[in-house]
Amino acid sequence: MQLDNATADGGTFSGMVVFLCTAAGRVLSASPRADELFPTNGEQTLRERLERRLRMNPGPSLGSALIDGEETSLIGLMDNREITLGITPLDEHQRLVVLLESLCPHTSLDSLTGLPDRSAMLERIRDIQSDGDGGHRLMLVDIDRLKTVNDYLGYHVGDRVIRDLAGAMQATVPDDVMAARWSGHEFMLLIPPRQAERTKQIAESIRASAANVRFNGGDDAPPLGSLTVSIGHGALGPGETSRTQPRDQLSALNAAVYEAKRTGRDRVVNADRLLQPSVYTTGGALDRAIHEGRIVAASQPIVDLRSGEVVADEALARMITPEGDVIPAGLFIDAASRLQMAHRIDFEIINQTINNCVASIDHRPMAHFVNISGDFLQHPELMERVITNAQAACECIDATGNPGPKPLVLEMTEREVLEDTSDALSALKPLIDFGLRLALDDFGSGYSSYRYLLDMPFTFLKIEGALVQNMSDSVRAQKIVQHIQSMAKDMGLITVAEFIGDERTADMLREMGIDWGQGFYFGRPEIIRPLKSENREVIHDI
Ligand SMILES: Nc1nc2c(ncn2[C@@H]2O[C@H](COP(=O)(O)OP(=O)(O)OP(=O)(O)O)[C@@H](O)[C@H]2O)c(=O)[nH]1
Repeated sequence: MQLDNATADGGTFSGMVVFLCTAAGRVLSASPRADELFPTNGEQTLRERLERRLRMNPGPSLGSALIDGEETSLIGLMDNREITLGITPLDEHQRLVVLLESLCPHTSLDSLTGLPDRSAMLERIRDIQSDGDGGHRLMLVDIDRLKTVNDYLGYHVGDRVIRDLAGAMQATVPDDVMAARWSGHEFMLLIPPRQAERTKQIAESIRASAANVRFNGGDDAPPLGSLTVSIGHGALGPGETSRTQPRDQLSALNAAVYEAKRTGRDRVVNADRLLQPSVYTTGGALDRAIHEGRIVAASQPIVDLRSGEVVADEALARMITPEGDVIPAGLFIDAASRLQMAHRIDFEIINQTINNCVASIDHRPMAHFVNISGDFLQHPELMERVITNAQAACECIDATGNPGPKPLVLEMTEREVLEDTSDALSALKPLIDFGLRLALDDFGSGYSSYRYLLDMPFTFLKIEGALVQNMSDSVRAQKIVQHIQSMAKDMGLITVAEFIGDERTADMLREMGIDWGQGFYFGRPEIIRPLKSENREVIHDI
């Protein structure tokens, strides 16, 4: 079917831009004015861009209609005005799109790929949610290791890879699936209900088409590799979509992509099947808990193995849920470090420990161990605030006649991968100069521990808990602990054995000469909030 101005405008709207398209947005025919503005042989990209725009179900500013083939005339909407077009019947797969010239440039397309951009996708998602249409699915496609391509081959190669993937994806997904550039290295696809059952197949076809996107160092250079993508998909529920994201859906999709990356990349994960709370869910809960003061320190006693006296404690982070349940650090610390929130937890706990320290000035001086993460070392501004707070606390403590080493001990686990110990040392220098001491935690759990010992001025060495737990059954574990003790003694370090669960282990450690001990045998962590200096309220037993 050909359109001309006479049929398209019914005599009233001459020069109107009218397209006859397939339901998926491919232009079958155009009115003369439309051809003039979007020539097929002239500026091809403009025409392509228009077709992509048409592929997105048009919003209120772009009129369109699907007709069933019975009518000979069509009532359509053009910029919210009703118009009548004298058109011969269209079959059910055809769509007539009318647009005002002035609307043409207002397309919301990504300039690199020509795909709809994030705001176009969000608008579409919001429309679906506000219409209450169920059954759609979202798919997040994340390019793997794009940073490596950029870093080693250049951003222009990265750009080409993104563009090629966008093209390959469009060629492979069904016409009624809307694909958008979601962020620099991510695409979002909206799968309509009639394709929902094929979601996995669509994802696999995208994965396969990514493998055909090859990259090389120059136009004529041989290919150096091919692309892989990690894909997460999940149901688009009725939830709330803000200006920037469909909240719940997005965190579930991100969790699925994260899982795909974690388990090796180049794979597809169904967000609806993820059982574990994702790092993002945990991260969100953590963020609220920090804001609402629900991250608290639980204190576990550390005992001098010779005298049996409590000489120190370790402050362990706990999250209190809004319902009052206590969540141990093991359940959120991994999410915190993956989302680079660990420094915020460290800061909370350090401050609470400083306050507890002030609250207990009537007691004997004690060492208070607090954990710091590699993330914390990246935040010199927090260290300055720690020093200011600690200074105030120390003035208070020193005034009571308890001078000597500062009570706060910063514990660093050897599992924290420190890229560069000299960087770590210079980051910590202000705190060390101030008089805080360092402890190396979990000694014996990794390979880098000796390097840390070589480079950093530790005062305490905490022995890996798993070694201590195995001591009663394993002569080898005993030998290793004995060896650590004799080395630490030669180096003038104070040893602390963690995870002591029974008297027999405590006796063995004492005989070996280990200085201090910590574990359930001596006391469990308790959440303590200082009220007055002589009065500590135990809120929860853990
Ligand atoms: N060339 C190019 N790179 C982009 C664009 N937008 C984002 N990027 C890059 O995409 C990369 C994303 O990096 P990361 O999030 O670290 O992830 P990755 O290297 O893809 O690795 P994984 O996601 O872990 O597989 C960064 O290097 C960004 O600079 C773009 O428009 N062009």
